[in-house]
Amino acid sequence: MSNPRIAFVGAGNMTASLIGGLRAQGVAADAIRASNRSTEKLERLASEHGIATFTDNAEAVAGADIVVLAVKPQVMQAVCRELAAQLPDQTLIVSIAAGITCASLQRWLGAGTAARAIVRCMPNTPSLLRQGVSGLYANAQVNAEQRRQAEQLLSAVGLALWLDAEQQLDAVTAVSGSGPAYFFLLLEAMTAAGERLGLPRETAALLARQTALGAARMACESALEASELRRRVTSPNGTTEAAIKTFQAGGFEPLVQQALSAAAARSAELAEQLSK
Ligand SMILES: NC(=O)C1=CN([C@@H]2O[C@H](COP(=O)(O)OP(=O)(O)OC[C@H]3O[C@@H](n4cnc5c(N)ncnc54)[C@H](O)[C@@H]3O)[C@@H](O)[C@H]2O)C=CC1
Ligand SMILES: O=C(O)[C@@H]1CCC=N1
Repeated sequence: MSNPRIAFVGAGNMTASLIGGLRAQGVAADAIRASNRSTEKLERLASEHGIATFTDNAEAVAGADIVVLAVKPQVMQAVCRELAAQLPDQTLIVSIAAGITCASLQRWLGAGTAARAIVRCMPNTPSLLRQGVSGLYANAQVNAEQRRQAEQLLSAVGLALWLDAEQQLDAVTAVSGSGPAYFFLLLEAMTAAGERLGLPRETAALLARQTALGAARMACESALEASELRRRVTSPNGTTEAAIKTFQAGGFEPLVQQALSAAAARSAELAEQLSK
């Protein structure tokens, strides 16, 4: 099956990013469907991408080869139980929800049926620009063709990296799932600092944004480690050193470690709380 029919359940930020990326990649509009509880987001998706949309999840998933579960973790159980009887055994289930395990999905979707083929993944919002990155984990029921399809789905919007252990998704969530927000926070802080140092707000924002873009491209395109790229900006006793020393005196690296540990712990905690 070279052109699988894909249904998205939940049409929020991530679905919009993924569908935008798939369409930009040339995936046909009639291969994509989406459902959502409310109509506003569906209308936007239908007008931007020409896809069929539904307020009834069961209607959206009818005939789909791949069902992407993209609702918030807290409503996943209800959505799965609602769809359990509608999904044939061979449907590939792709869940993008933070902290919902394959075992929970299987239990909610599978009552009385054969074990489901489930790919759990953690993408991120730059998928909208096809600059996303995702970690993917496949359970034992996922066959080679389905693995290829899941990889094709996620690699249409960025890099797709397979994981050996489901638990690693907590770390992926902490690094790259939530990661765009950390860079936006840094941009906000640098813009505010530039403004306080006397720049017009728009100028400060532009300087910060373009610097982030340039630095990210250097990090991606250079063969050098980030530490070496940093060293090359940092003249002995110069301006960068003054800033870096200030970051480090404030505990920057341990703070980053603490922040990412909190994200990973929250992902594991969601898995525990929502598995009931
Ligand atoms: N936002 C992000 O950066 C990332 C989010 N995720 C995961 O993606 C999932 C979706 O997140 P977002 O798109 O940010 O959330 P969102 O809140 O923007 O979208 C969820 C959508 O689901 C709809 N919905 C709620 N109940 C429903 C139901 N019973 N049936 C159908 N639709 C229903 C809501 O109306 C909403 O439009 C979450 O599980 C989150 O953990 C994963 C990676 C990154
Ligand atoms: O904040 C969250 O829970 C979701 C998962 C990764 C990014 N956003």
